[in-house]
Amino acid sequence: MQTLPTDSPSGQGMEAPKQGLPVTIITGFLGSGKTTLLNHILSNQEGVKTAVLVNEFGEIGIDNELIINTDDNMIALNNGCICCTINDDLIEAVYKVLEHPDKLDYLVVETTGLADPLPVALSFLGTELRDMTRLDSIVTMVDSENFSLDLFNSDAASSQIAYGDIIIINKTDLVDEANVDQLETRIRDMKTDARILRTTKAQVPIPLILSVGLFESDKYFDSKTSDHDHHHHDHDHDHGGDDHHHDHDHHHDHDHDHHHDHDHAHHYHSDHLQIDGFTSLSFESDKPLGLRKFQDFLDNKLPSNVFRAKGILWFDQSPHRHIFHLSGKRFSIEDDEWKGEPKNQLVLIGQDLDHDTLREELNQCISSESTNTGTGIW
Ligand SMILES: Nc1nc2c(ncn2[C@@H]2O[C@H](COP(=O)(O)OP(=O)(O)OP(=O)(O)O)[C@@H](O)[C@H]2O)c(=O)[nH]1
Repeated sequence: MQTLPTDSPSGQGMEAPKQGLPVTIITGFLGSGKTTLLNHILSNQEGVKTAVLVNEFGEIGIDNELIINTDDNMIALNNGCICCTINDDLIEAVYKVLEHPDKLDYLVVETTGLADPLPVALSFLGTELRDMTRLDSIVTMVDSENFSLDLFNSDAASSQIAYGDIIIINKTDLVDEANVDQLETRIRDMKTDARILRTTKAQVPIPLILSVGLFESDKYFDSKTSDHDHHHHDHDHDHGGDDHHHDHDHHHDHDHDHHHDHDHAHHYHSDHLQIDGFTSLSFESDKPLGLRKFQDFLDNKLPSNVFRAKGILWFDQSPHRHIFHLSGKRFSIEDDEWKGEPKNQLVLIGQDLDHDTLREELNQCISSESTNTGTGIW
């Protein structure tokens, strides 16, 4: 097995090697930059064979198209939230990674923007996976332009901060430095001991985020009830120092507790999407969209409760494949090249969406020069 960088600021290189496949969980709210970070990692992890597990909320896996090619080391877990409905799939997918014929050195798990990272972490710690993996850290991406817990009223968003070992304040190019300072203070209030970093386009030095040994499983099992209920866990050590390595085998003494805790977490969170009112709409069409019609949809019809959208779009007046992103009020459309047959794939995510109206409006965006209408899957 190839070794990972040992010169990280954590001082991990000074310590005895830990066992099991190292795992980093990337979390963060919708559109905060998780896939951007993943691509940055995959492009810069030289000599380290990294497997990625990607979980998406919605029937169409747009991320499959957006993540850079990694020699088929990617497993997508679509249509559900990793933290509630597809925990068994997660475990199965990790087995696939562990049994991969090319020995893989590192596993990065990208959760949906609506996932609470704790149940995901507990899938590694509270199941048989604990003997074969080592949870290295939970990395939380924060969108500095859109971050607001009040706005989303989302348990998942606050959990993501509460359980982040490393919190990356991303998209700093879109806001004033004073606002970033304010945001950092707010995050620091919520989570006193995280390593907080600032980035644009998730450009962070890899040794600061991978193989850092910042996750401490014993914290979760020692004070699990209060942590979980209050979305808060106190670490009492200094992450800046060299002594934050904990024995990750501690939890072997508490098998019974783990299973209990895992179940508890699972049930507690199983309905969080409903509580937060988030739903997703998936739209596909093998006919092009009218560019003007789609522009009109974005400018005049798209309701503000659609918080996130992403898709691969085909316009009648363009030979290009277009990558579309919307986060909050901001959208972007980038040109790319078609690799296969052109088609449209779009996912909209938001709170309390009027699916029927949105479906109708998207269908009306299909170019009138096309004879057939598109198919909406809802
Ligand atoms: N201006 C700016 N845009 C960014 C930055 N980081 C990411 N983006 C853009 O923000 C959009 C969302 O980024 P993603 O990486 O797809 O976000 P995500 O967290 O994976 O999104 P979901 O998983 O769908 O919730 C894309 O259009 C990115 O190009 C940044 O630092 N600055």
